[in-house]
Amino acid sequence: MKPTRGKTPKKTPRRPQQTNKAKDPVEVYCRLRPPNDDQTDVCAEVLSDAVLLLRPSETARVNRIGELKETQHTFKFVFPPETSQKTLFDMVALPLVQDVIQGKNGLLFTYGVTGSGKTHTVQGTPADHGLLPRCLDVIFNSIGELQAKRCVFKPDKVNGMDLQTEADAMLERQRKLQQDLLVPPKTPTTPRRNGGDDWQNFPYVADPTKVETVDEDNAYAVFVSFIEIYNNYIYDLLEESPTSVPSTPRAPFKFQSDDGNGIAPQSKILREDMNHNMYVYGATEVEVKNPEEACEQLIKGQKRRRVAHTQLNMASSRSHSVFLIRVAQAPLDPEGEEVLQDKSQVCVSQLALVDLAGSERTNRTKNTGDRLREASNINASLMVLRTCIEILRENQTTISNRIVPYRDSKVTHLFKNYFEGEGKVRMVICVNPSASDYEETIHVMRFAELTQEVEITRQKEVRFDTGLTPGRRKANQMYREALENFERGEQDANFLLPGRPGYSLGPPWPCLELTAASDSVTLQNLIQFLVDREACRRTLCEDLCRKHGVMRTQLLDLEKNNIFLRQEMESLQEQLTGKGKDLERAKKKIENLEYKNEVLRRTAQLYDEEKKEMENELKSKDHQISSRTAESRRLRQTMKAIEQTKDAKWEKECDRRMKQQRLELQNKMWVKEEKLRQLKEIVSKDGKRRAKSPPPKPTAPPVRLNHRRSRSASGDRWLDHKPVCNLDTETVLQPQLKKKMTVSVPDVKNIKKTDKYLLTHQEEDSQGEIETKLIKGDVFKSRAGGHSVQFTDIEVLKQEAPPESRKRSASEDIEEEHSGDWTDVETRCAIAVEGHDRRASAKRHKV
Ligand SMILES: Nc1ncnc2c1ncn2[C@@H]1O[C@H](COP(=O)(O)OP(=O)(O)OP(=O)(O)O)[C@@H](O)[C@H]1O
Repeated sequence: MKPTRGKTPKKTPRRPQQTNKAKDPVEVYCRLRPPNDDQTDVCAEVLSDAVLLLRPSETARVNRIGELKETQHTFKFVFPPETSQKTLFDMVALPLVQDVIQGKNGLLFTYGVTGSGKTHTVQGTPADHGLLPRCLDVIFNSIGELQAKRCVFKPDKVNGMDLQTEADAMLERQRKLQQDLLVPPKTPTTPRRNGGDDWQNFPYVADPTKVETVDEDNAYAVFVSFIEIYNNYIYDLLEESPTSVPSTPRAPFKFQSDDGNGIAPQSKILREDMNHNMYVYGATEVEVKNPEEACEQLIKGQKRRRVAHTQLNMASSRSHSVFLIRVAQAPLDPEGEEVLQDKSQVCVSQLALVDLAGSERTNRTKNTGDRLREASNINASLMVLRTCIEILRENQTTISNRIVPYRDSKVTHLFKNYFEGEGKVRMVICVNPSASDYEETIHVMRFAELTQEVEITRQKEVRFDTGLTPGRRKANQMYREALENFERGEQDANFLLPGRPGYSLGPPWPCLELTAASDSVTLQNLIQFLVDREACRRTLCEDLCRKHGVMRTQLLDLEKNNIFLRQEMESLQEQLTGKGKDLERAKKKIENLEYKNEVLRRTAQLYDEEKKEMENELKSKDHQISSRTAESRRLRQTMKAIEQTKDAKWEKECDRRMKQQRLELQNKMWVKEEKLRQLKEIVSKDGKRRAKSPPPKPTAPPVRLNHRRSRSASGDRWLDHKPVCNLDTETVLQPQLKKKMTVSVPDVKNIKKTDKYLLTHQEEDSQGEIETKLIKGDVFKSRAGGHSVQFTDIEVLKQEAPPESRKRSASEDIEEEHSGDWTDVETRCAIAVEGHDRRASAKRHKV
């Protein structure tokens, strides 16, 4: 069974590392082209070296598009219409050329509305070259003499550069020459744009500028490639036309190749090299040795580039073109003769000149068919560029880390590395001042201003650390000149540089011509000459051996010295690094300590403040305590005084009560004694009366029986409630209860066990007589489960001395009693059930 293949893991996007490297903003220049004619209504004006003024056109006003007031746009520099190509080049492209020679990358692109002069700016005219030919001029002016032999540097097809010896390079050159000779000469093609032939035939005026800061101990080589991005497909403009390549499905249409055959171009793909740089895989790279050769390639590619006639431009670019100049450099060997064969020492820098196709509105161009499709692809790719710039800016100015959609378009994908900090980026905004372009120009301005805010990490200058002596090339040249002079006999061998062979086998060959077979003189001379030469050769060999020995010894000494110095340097370097680290650590420690010190100082300050606050609080609390102590002392004294007053009052009250009780008791005693006395009197009187008269006939039954039997004689159980304070009146009218339970203080249990209730209540009347009330009631079970007493009857028993005037009946007494004391008795009865004892005794006291 076939094993199932796992899904290819998704590549995590590389994020640019946050470094502290210096950054430069993208420099944006603005070039205003001259109007088409004097009658053209213009909407743009140069206000100053850096400010461009845009005035809204009438159509914009009508359509209400863009700002409806004048707007000013600031750039690094604004070039007025009369600016020459040379001025523009010196300010915009020359620094990029200097960079590329010093091993740094650069990207220059033109941007603008269709017909605004982008191609004119990049290429120029045969009479007045644009930025691109001038870049090539300056590069070759600067490194022309320092170039390595052709084929010494050899592209490795994966965006890197291989090296080969001069001998191998010569062999390769010969191979190529042979191949070229085998290919039949091509038929010249019709020039398609910018008149390729015009360029070739026009007297060439090279830009004379030369970069001075070139490392002469390096050997250089220049490679060019030219591609176009058409409908988001990449095509190689320098590719040799294949004779039998089938049309690719991707190729949108066949274009006229330079050999006149209608052959479909093969689209290329983008790849990432080992250093994560994007490159067009399989794009032709041509090594050029002078500006003419480079321009030849430019013209060749330009002829193939897709251009078309539109309403707005006679020859409008229908694709984005990218001209890549790659400068390879590597150090010379110690003798300054050949390139050092060390691939790791090769530095390749790249200058990309991009002529973007112009943004265009279809309602203005009136394009249809292919042109319309091209226009929409152009606009889409420009839109991606804008989006990338916007997101880049957003990522740089805010904390957001959005993914920049470089891959959405081939243009942005190809130059992704530039925006991520692999080179300098410059942009030239081309502006057509024509008022009809206003609406699109205003969008271009906004994009340009946005681009200026994007920052690119500054690239470091490349320095080769070969350890070789500088000035090798010059020394070698001097040596060669000296050698030539010596060989010409104009200079003596002492002038030769040390370490270089300066031997000669003697004077040139004499004229030795054998005139006859017997010419022994000539032979003799020849033998002598050869012997001399042999002797000379031997001397030179010996000298050479000696010198070799000396040299070897010197070299060994030097090497030893060198090794020793190197070791010493390394140890010093280590020490230095260690010291540096120590210093760094100490610095950090000091910073930490300072910080801690500061923290402690602040803490101490806080504590001090807190301490002061607490002291204040303590003081106020002390004050409060002392005032409270004083207050409590005062209160205690007051309380004491009150207690004393109360005690005195209570003492007085007690005395008064005691007196009162004593008085009461005395009264009672007196009453009893009086009663006793009266009873004695009655008894003694009765004794006397019984003796004299017959006993009286009973006229009526005794009141007592009638009254008592009615209720008490039943079988009910009675609760006889007699408070302890009750006095035994010893009256004959006492209730007779068969079943009774006598209590001084009734409780619920007692009440539960009985059916009837009787309260015997005694009071002292105004005459000091004891009045006994018998209050009767029925005991009921309450609904709530308790017991209640319902009072049903009150009997009042009153003792008094028999009145002199009239004898009152008991019923009259009761009535009288009822009328006067009823309320009081009722209240008392109520209390009797719940807690008679206390209230009753209190009442008694009150009485
Ligand atoms: N600065 C200038 N001086 C003189 N002529 C100019 C200038 N700029 C542009 N032109 C002329 O304007 C015309 C259009 O220019 P060009 O083809 O360079 O525009 P473009 O922006 O490349 O257009 P497209 O995007 O359609 O390719 C050309 O004839 C060119 O010669």
